[in-house]
Amino acid sequence: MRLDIISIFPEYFAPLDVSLIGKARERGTLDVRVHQLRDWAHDVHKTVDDTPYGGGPGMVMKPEVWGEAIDTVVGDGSPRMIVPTPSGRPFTQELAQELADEPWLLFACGRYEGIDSRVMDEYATRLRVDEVSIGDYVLAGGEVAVLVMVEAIGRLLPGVLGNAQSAVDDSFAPGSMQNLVEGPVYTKPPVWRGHEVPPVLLSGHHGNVARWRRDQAIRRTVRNRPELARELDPGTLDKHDRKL
Ligand SMILES: NCc1ccc(-c2ccccc2)nc1
Repeated sequence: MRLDIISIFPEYFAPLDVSLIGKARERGTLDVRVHQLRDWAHDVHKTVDDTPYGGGPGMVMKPEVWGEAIDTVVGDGSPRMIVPTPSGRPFTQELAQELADEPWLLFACGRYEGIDSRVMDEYATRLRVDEVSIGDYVLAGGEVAVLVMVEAIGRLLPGVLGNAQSAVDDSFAPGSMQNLVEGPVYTKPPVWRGHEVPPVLLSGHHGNVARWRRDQAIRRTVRNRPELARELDPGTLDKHDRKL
């Protein structure tokens, strides 16, 4: 997969040189290219923003600069364009999987009050353009959201996760734990500062372990994510105290 990222803060993406993503880049599984938007601003100050039409606070990113940048990066290709915004469609595990199947993604990182809307309109005429939100809070720009999405997408690519960490058991991946949050996890020692590991996990009885883990995941989902718990099959909750 090829990933292009355009931003006025390319240094935000240094973390993509390390860990899972860094190794995937070394292996050639991922081809990540980060671009400095200001390279396409031609005035002496390399201006990328201006005051908003209609008035109001803050600044808006100029369409001309973004147009030249995206034209250069895209050429005659057709990447899927992702624009992180507070007002976008929710980023979910399902969307992460959908994007992990794409051969080429282009992330446009806005700053200030955002990118002139005509940029998304212009490229929607020839590319798939998605405005995507990673949550209902406002950041100072799209860069951190891109880091979140690249990690969630990258770990789903073949060969990125070692055998030890399978994405299959993810709480939101298809399967028996789908739509449940993760339950508690434990490792050695069996007793730590008087806290014992739940005995079932030391029993070696895989069926009981699986049932206990699902039960714990359901309890935690009901407690922490009631909106997810309401979506679970009624049978899932029949033996769990809905109020917990
Ligand atoms: N969904 C989180 C999110 C994503 C992007 C932005 C953002 C803020 C300023 C300018 C451009 C994008 N804020 C929040």
